[in-house]
Amino acid sequence: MDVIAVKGLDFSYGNTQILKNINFTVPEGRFAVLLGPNGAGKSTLIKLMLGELPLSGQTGKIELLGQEIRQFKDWKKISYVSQNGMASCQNFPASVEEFVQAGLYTQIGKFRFAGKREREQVRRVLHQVGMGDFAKRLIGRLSGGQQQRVLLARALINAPRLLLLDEPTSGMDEDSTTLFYRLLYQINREQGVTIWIVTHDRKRLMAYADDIWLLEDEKMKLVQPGREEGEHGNL
Ligand SMILES: Nc1ncnc2c1ncn2[C@@H]1O[C@H](COP(=O)(O)OP(=O)(O)OP(=O)(O)O)[C@@H](O)[C@H]1O
Repeated sequence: MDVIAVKGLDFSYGNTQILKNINFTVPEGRFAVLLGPNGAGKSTLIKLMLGELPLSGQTGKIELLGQEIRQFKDWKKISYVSQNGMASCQNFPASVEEFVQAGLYTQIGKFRFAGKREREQVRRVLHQVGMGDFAKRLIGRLSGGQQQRVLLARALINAPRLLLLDEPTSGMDEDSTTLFYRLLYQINREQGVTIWIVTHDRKRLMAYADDIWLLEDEKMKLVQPGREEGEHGNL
């Protein structure tokens, strides 16, 4: 099954065309990377996939998990990690576990407190991203790399089938970046979560990616078609 299917997609901001007849698919379980020069439209494409920008008229279509995005309702199955996603939360007086738990609110309802099961889910995802010991820390007191791992934990709390990431390691040092990519790879290979990541970091992500796409001059090209299991070497 294709988790993402984009067919004949055009998009313009006013009179400026950004995307022209974009076609691509991402089958379930792939680790797919999107490269492209600054201003090529990579973030725009992600916003369209998240329904944050309207698709108007006859502009092609986007399907997620086999459903046209205009009718899509399964948003809990899609998670998103943005670049410096906690920049606006630096003075937010929430602990790491409270922040991750907030990702569950759609599930537990506004007026229900998290019970044992929900707290266990939070503990599990924090442990998974190596932030188990930081549960009680204020999110504003973490390093940039730690904050992005907490965002990743929150993105995982509802067990998504697709994880969209927009330059999630920007500003991180080498070690934090490598750790972050390894986590993504683990999530992809062990839990089967499909990954679609926008990045400029082609060199390092090549080792993890199945498919590498390039968005350039309004068009999408597959520059490294899918590799098979066992071709990734030692990560
Ligand atoms: N809301 C907007 N209104 C008008 N133009 C916009 C808007 N958002 C982005 N653009 C323009 O659309 C083009 C594509 O932007 P986008 O952010 O999607 O590119 P990108 O490939 O993600 O770039 P980068 O690698 O620099 O993040 C750019 O020329 C940008 O200036």
